[in-house]
Amino acid sequence: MTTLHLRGVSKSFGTVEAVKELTLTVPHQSLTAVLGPSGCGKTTLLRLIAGFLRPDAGEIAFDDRVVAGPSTWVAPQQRRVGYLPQEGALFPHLDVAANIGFGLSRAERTPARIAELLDLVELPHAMASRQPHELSGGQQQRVSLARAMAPRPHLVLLDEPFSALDTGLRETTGRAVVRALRAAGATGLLITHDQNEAMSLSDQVATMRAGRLVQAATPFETYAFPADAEVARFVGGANVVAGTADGGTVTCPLGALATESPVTGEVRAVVRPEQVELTPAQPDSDVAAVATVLEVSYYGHDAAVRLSHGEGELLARVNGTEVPRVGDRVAVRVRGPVHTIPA
Ligand SMILES: Nc1ncnc2c1ncn2[C@@H]1O[C@H](COP(=O)(O)OP(=O)(O)OP(=O)(O)O)[C@@H](O)[C@H]1O
Repeated sequence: MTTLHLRGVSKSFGTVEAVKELTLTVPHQSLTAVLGPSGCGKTTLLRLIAGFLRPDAGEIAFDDRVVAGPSTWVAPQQRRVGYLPQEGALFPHLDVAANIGFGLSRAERTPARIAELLDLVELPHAMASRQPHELSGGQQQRVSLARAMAPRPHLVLLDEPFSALDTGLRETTGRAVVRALRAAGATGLLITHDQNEAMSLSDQVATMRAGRLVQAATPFETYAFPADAEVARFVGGANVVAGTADGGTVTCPLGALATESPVTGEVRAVVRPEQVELTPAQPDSDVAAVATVLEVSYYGHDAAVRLSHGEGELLARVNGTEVPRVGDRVAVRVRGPVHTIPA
């Protein structure tokens, strides 16, 4: 049971400010996904927490125990941090049991403890005697997690652990890892550049850009109330439309849209594709917006539709049974209130 606190943490490499004045709390027994594009500082942040790097400024604490600060330094091996890397981390010449028990003392390395750890990661006990090359990629990652969890760490750092797995395996392994963390009562930090992974697995999404934390919020809040247009687009499709707000309504090329909170002046409305409703355009229709279908990507359960509208384009996500055709003229309505961000 550990709450992780980062307070004003900075780290530069020469002139590159990899992490800038980053403040974040990861509540105990929860999972925070650190999401951001390549080079935004995710790995540096993780290495600072593990103790492989010293911060230039700021403080890192596990509950009220400072592990890195201006006058404090706790060595990595004394931090009790578990680490789950990308792939290929198992010792190829050791069987599963020996891999899992690697960080344990001989007294702790009992068949009962190994069996408990296999249970934790939902692998059958019979796998204990297998060699790593006899396991699938997803099974290897579960063994790797069991090894990271073996010394009962305060905190588990997961460094893009599913990136080498294909989509289906990625999802099932991701869910299994989250269940294992919860069952062990561990606090986790998951580094990823995959927004679906971040949104579907975590309790909190910390979005980084150029070394800075842009937003830390629940997956729902990140999607529904993104801090800016870039976060909005990073966590899903978004139509960002300029307009003028007068309290509870924003007037824009898509019509007069209700806003989810009162706002006045020049703003940008974030309209999610699933909020865009398309119906066949009628000649005498009074809807504010009419658009032309440019492209349709059909997925069975739903379809993504790209439309030409006025000077720009619009994205819609429609039910798989109501798919328009390329070239159709459609009336556009926006469903539900919209989130606004500064112009
Ligand atoms: N040891 C180092 N020496 C010099 N520059 C570094 C070092 N480590 C990282 N950087 C730089 O710091 C910035 C942040 O890198 P970091 O690896 O933390 O990003 P990231 O978000 O993890 O990227 P990716 O998703 O590609 O792994 C980058 O500009 C990188 O080039």
